[in-house]
Amino acid sequence: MTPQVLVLISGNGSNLQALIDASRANPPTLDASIIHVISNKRSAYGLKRAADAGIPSTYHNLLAYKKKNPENPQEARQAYDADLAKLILAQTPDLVICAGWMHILSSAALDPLEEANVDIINLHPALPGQFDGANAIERAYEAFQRGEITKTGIMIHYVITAVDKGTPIIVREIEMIKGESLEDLENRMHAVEHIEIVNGARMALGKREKNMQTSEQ
Ligand SMILES: Nc1nc2c(c(=O)[nH]1)N[C@@H](CN(C=O)c1ccc(C(=O)N[C@@H](CCC(=O)O)C(=O)O)cc1)CN2
Ligand SMILES: NCC(=O)N[C@@H]1O[C@H](COP(=O)([O-])[O-])[C@@H](O)[C@H]1O
Repeated sequence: MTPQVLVLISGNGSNLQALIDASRANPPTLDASIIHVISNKRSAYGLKRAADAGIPSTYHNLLAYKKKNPENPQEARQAYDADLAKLILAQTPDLVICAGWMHILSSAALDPLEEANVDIINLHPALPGQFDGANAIERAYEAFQRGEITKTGIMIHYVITAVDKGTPIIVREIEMIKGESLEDLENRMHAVEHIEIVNGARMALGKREKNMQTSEQ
């Protein structure tokens, strides 16, 4: 059966589009079916990309949880994450890909996925341990201007509760260019992302298949 992939997004969805295009190429460069997209932002353009591709999507709204429990935002976030895991597992994916998903996932989201043996990977626009967290490209750009670094990169990694600390699957270094604008650096990095997110998905699915065959022996 063709592996089923669920993608988490928050914005433009250009990496989601790369996954859709790879899975629908003739012949496919990614042997998988993108079965569902979940966004934490109603305005995410990636939701339109999913609709245009005929892929079902869900807008999972954190604000509703915070309004229901204004006294305890931490509890609200836990409930949000627990329901996110239920939304994901209801689609029975083989792999979940964070493609610009801009929420830190707590154990309330990750533990049910682990228990269900569903792998989750993330695309992060920095080298391991370099600029963990949000706004990594801008932070790398500023560090380069200060003469602190000469290169940045992108990685595809497994997701654990420690943000951007999961085992890397792919790491690609990207040289920085003196005088280059932030926008030009971002464009160069996105071009690399669109290639490596497909390669990372393929590698994660391949590893999963191998592990399942080994456990069946
Ligand atoms: N538990 C994990 N959750 C997530 C990981 C991870 O490795 N472990 N990767 C991230 C993606 N990401 C970087 O790659 C990242 C995204 C967002 C943030 C962040 O600080 N988000 C803020 C809210 C930002 C917003 O809503 O605009 C937050 O969650 O409070 C850090 C890292 C996906 N999640
Ligand atoms: N920390 C996670 C993070 O910063 N992810 C970044 O969000 C962008 C999503 O673009 P897209 O919505 O066009 O795919 C990508 O640049 C990705 O590396």
